[in-house]
Amino acid sequence: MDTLLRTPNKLEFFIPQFHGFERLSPHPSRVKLGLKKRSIRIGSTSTSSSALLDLVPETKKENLDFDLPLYDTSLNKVVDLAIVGGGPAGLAVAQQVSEAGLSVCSIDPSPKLIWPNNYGVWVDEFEAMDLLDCLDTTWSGAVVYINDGAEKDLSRPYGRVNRKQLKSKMLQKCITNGVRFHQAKVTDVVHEEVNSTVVCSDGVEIQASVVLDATGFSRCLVQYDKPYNPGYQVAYGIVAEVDGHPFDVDKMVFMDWRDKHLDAYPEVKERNSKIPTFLYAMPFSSNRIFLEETSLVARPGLKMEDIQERMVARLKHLGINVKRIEEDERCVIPMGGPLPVLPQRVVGIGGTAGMVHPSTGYMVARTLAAAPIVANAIVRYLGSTKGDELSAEVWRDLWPIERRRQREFFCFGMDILLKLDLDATRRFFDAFFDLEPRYWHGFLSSRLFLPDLVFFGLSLFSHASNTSRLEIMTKGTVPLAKMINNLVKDRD
Ligand SMILES: CC(C)=CCC/C(C)=C/C=C/C(C)=C/C=C/C(C)=C/C=C/C=C(C)/C=C/C=C(C)/C=C/C=C(\C)CCC=C(C)C
Repeated sequence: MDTLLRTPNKLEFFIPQFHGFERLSPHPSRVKLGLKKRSIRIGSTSTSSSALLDLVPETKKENLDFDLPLYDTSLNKVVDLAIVGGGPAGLAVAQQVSEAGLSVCSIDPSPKLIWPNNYGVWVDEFEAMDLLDCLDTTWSGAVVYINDGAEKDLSRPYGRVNRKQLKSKMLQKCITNGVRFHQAKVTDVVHEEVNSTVVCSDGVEIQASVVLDATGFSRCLVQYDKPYNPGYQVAYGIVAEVDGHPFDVDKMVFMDWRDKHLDAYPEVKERNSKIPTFLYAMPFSSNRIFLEETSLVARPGLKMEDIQERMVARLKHLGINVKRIEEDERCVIPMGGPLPVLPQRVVGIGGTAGMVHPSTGYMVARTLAAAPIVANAIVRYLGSTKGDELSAEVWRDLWPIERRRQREFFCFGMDILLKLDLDATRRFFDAFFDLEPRYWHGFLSSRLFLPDLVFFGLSLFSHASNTSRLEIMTKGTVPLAKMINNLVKDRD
């Protein structure tokens, strides 16, 4: 992770390791903005929001206390695998490929830095990967507020990822397996028939049989050949010490679509009714809570100031008085859009490989689950093939036809979400969370494939109110035709 000055007033942007390390694209990934105190006005009415943002602390960069074995540049050794980006995806692959006895070099500008951002996952997803010890808080269920007086209890346990523990665990395993680390950015990659050379910002060149791009949305090595037109999830969040809050500490708040807090601010209310935001909250105790105002998906993405404005009004309405902010985060997540060129010489995983769930913006669990697929493919094919052929095999395993079809459906879902205003969104999620758990769990955790997704779609349709059905039909016809067209074109 590296610091990058971009904006005229020299605000410090730095890209989370998990998502990237190179130059920010015009639409960066989950980008965290360092200390910035900004006065927010709600509509024409000034509020105490500037006071809230004044509580944002200086950004702390916390490093793990590890002695990382470094790649010896003097040896000029060709490694089996060079991984660019030391986020969860990169480290998970590093760990698993090195376990099989292959030589791995992990390249990242800040290899010891603890990943920023508060990631939430469904507990069953982490349980399936034997990662329960990497959750620091769990809730027995979640709640969705559709509107005042209409809420859904979701009896599916949820957890917050313990970033420090997850990274420590992975780094420890990498070290034990002999992974070497090189602290730098990557600026280029040059391919020859058999090997590739990764060029680093410090002038070091590392030769490898396979290069894996795990840099998130910066997409610096993986190539795309279609226009990039994603939707954007935008969120502003704080971990805060508060006087109190109205939420049950046994449940996380998955989505709160209520908008009473905007009654006094007609302008903001009007904007919210067209492109709505919801509150996502993880209450750790009665006086410590993570609060994140989130735009699920919009194109173009909502402005961060707009989101903060809505959040401040919401907290005020909920009577949440923030005493101290431990950390804040600003997230911009591209969703959907085209897949990278398949196949291509550099292999990818995570955001760079199109693995964000296009309908939800979630990625951590899906990426971690894909790491063994990529690792196994590299280990399996390295003995028998090389160069372009080897990379093609890895891409095939990462994006088999059924996963590509699944993603098409998720993009279809995103295209509908993009067109829903607040009322339609409420009706849509009212039906969605009434589905049988296997459907909504499976949809959110990418466990449903095309045949099941058709039944899922029909079931959603049958649970929807008449108004919502009409909305799905009118707003979904063009995206449905687009999906069918893409499915027909993409046949293996
Ligand atoms: C970084 C951090 C920390 C953060 C970030 C931010 C946040 C907080 C975020 C959050 C998020 C969330 C919570 C999300 C969630 C999401 C969801 C729930 C989603 C869902 C979605 C769904 C969908 C899209 C669905 C779809 C469906 C459909 C498309 C259907 C259709 C149907 C029809 C058309 C009928 C017929 C059918 C057939 C196809 C057959």
